[in-house]
Amino acid sequence: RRSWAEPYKIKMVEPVKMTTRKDREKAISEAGYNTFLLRSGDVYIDLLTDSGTSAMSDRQWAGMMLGDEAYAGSRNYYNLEDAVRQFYGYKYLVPTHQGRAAEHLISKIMISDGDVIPGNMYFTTTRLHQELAGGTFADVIIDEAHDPENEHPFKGNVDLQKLEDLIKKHGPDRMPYVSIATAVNMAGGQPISLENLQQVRELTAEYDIPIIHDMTRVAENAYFIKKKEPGYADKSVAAIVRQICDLTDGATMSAKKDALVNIGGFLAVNDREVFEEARNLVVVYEGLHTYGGLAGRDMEAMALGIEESVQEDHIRARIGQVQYLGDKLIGWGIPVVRPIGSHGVFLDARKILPHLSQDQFPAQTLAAELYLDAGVRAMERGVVSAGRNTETGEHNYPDLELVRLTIPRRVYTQAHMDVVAESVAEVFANREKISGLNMIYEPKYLRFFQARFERA
Ligand SMILES: CC1=C(O)/C(=C\N=C(/Cc2ccc(O)c(F)c2)C(=O)O)C(COP(=O)(O)O)=CN1
Repeated sequence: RRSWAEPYKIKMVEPVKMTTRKDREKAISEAGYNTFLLRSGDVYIDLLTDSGTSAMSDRQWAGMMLGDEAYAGSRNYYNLEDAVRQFYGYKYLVPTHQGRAAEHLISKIMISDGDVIPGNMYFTTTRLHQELAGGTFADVIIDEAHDPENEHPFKGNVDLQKLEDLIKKHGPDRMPYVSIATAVNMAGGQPISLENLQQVRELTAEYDIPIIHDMTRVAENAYFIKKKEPGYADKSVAAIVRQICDLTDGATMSAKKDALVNIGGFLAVNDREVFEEARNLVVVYEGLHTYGGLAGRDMEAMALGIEESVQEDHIRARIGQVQYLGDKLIGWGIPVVRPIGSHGVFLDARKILPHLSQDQFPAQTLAAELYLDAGVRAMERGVVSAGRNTETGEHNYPDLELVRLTIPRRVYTQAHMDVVAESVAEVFANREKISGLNMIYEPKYLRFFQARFERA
């Protein structure tokens, strides 16, 4: 039995358009060489993101029919609260329309001007909301995470020395919480080990500093612990997920990833006071505290998605498909982030286009070339995503200049993965001919979403 053969069969399909190279030349140029600005109708295989793009199950679609659209006290809210308590263990729930809304609330509540928030590598929306609340993000991830070829099995780990030095330098009073992401997105979907999380917990507990968990891909992280961390092979993914959450004080969740919904998120905390403040603030920004910007049906689908996300067969198939694509590209000698991560395969644009400096935007260029080849849409995760340094105004130049091939859950087949691999190989074979880009439009916030480029 192929270990990652899917534990489901397909009941409905959504036709996708096959485009010509000519169509794609026009489309990418009108999109300013930014894959975020392409129309989905011009995309054949959409690997831009795993966020909100997964397929729901028939149970989730049935749940949509059970939407209790009462303004206050919706039945679906209580079902979601039960699911969060049962599978994640957090006491109090504040639903939000998606993850960054939860980041906005927790940052506003816990961060004061001049605070420092250590975390295992930055994430764009997480860091921005910390900065908007007056804080500064400090990276405490292990050095190996910044090296695409280093095969450390838990590149999401925290460097405890870096963290302790930061605590000593700024003092615990300037540290509202430590932000821990599971399956670290910008490092290539790299997991943190339970051993390391326990050590982080012990260290922060000494100084009474809480841990806020970005649990967007916690089930995928749990699967890597089960497969790679000694002592967990016989534990269920669900049990490992609970163990991870129980080592933290609260969480922000983009349910659009692991929890298999198209929209949804939440803030979940154990501290009653933080909860009361969040529940009060949510009505200012999202909606009443029992719907937080979501329809009842969305909360029902989310509650069901949480339960499905921790099922062994589901997560094994999900990760197996990502590994399949990654192993194929490694076998063909294509430089990718190693080990293969949880939600996608990250092409090393710096190694694939060594003749382009980061000022010519190699990852942005590679994503555009990949789209041109066969209509596969990927996402830039390099200097454009890293943005500008708030002090100097200069580009942040990250070590990781990557193109993310992000696999939606339960959407694409192995044949699609083969097309993606063949298209990457085609672009790789012609890499010397690829020239760089100039940025011709740069928005103020999170520039990668809307920036426009032209060929240099
Ligand atoms: C680990 C984490 C995320 O991965 C995440 C989102 N992720 C996206 C969408 C996205 C977000 C920011 C970008 O720079 C980006 F280009 C893409 C993604 O594709 O990976 C959020 C925020 O959750 P929201 O999207 O529900 O608000 C919080 N935490």
